[in-house]
Amino acid sequence: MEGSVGRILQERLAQLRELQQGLTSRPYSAILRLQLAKAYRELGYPDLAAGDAYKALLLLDELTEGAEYHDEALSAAQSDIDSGQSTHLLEKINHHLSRSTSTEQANHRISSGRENIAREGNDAIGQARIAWSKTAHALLIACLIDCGCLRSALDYNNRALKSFPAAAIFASYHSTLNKRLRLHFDSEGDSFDFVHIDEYPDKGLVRRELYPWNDHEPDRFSSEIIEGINDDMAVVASKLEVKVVELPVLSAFTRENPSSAEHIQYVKQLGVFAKEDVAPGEIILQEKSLLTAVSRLHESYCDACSTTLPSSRNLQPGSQQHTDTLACEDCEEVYYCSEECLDLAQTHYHSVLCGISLGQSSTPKESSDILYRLLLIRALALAEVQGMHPLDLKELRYIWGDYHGLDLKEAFKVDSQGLLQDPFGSVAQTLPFSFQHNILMPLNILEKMDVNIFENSLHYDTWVFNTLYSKFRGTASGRHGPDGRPELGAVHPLWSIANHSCDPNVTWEWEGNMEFRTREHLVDWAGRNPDRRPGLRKGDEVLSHYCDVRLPVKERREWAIGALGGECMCSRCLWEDAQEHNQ
Ligand SMILES: C[S@@+](CC[C@H](N)C(=O)[O-])C[C@H]1O[C@@H](n2cnc3c(N)ncnc32)[C@H](O)[C@@H]1O
Repeated sequence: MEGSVGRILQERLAQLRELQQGLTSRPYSAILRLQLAKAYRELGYPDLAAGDAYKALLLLDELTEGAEYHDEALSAAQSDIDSGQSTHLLEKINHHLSRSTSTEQANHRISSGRENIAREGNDAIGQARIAWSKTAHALLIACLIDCGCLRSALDYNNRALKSFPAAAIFASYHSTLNKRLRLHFDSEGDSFDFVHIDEYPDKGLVRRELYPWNDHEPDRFSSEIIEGINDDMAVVASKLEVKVVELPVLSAFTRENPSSAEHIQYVKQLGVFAKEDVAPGEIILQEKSLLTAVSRLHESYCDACSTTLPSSRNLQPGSQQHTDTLACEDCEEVYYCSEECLDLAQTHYHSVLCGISLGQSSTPKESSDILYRLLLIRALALAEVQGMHPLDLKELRYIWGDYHGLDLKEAFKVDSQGLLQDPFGSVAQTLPFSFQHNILMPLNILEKMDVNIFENSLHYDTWVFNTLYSKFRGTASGRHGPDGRPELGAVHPLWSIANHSCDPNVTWEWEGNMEFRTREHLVDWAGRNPDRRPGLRKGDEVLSHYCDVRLPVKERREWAIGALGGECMCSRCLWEDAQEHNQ
């Protein structure tokens, strides 16, 4: 069975790659998008499938007279119909939908018979549009349910019920959604009947994965790549270098599986090391990044480096005041701390974002998601202005997205019929996902940036957005505003290579630049080797801190668990934990 699962996986991946390659020559084909959605869903990626089902719907909207890509969408639809394949392909997709939906829905075929699409004239396009739209809605709704985006699923299902009142599948989805929502609110002790629709759950977790087709990820352990990282490191930290290091796999550590040496597994990662001795109190790294996000009024922080701006009241656009604060002359909405930041912004990202509203305001519950989303927008703008693929940006290229390290040949599961046992093919899900943040908003902003989202699918696909989010979630630093909400975020790629210890040898400070300084005094705890002194010796690893190291062990571990991927096992945590449990 295992061998045949491996074969099924390989076959499905090969088919997916073929369809992805077809995007270059058929970017406006709605049928191709639906085939892609089916292929992703059969591989356990309902999130990626939702992205293509949504693009199919956008393409069908383009068939409307006067739409921006009307001619292209019309000619793609006509050539799909002329190929004589579209009826058969649509049937296959509908068959997949019927087979993969729950038993309760399985009886409700999306259509009762062959959707015979006439092969000539406007009537053919009109008929195809209806049939394809029905399937695109059904796929999108099924995938949104799979991903826990119930509010968005309900929204699309209500639209589908109006447009296709005779299609039983939407009535079936309606009842599934009602049941799921009722169960959700019952488990929270709320009554579903009194909850406002805005409160409906609309996000879930998806696979956090180095996608098998992602060929932008460099081999971070090759000497060539490490040399390249060290060339960049030399510019911001002349006494430091990056090397390969073995770190314990923390997700495997639990109290039931305690930390005795034979239970610990190690993985290769990168870390930062001293190239020479460094005295205590010395600044050893100063890194500036343009990959920053501000979710507060723009006059508070420099849009480029995120440093706090002096009060900019009465600031004249373009004018340079005694404070050196400058505003963008065109949109008059973003401010910079210096001429250097203004120039960097204009040449690296702002020209495509100038005047575009990024939707910074948020409810307290959403504020960290909004910061990640703003980082995504900044990455897309940096890529667009520099004509690069977002995953090749220097700010992101070498960052490891903390992907699951599972071997898909073993983790991916299907039953004897080739059907997935759960929507994710039984592969673990740890990446937060929502229709809004991972599909709708990025595409919407790209359109405002005048990017053709159909022709540039290979740069701006849902899997690319997911990979970017994976990279941010492991490395972005955030800062809270006066009301306690996160309001600043940034990725400093070299600083973020330093690993964590609750007995760190450096402190860090982020005000525009990110800085590492060697500690003048080490943290006070009784179990440390008494010979250890502040400062760094040549060859020492630079140990940063991902939590407040003044806290007791339990609180420290809780704080750092997200950034570390598991409970901290540094020597201080192990020693203090043992002390507490021996008392
Ligand atoms: C910001 S990255 C640090 C750089 C990373 N080592 C690399 O190779 O790019 C954070 C990740 O490093 C690993 N890490 C950092 N400190 C660690 C520690 N003390 N023990 C185990 N893993 C650690 C965890 O996998 C964590 O998710």
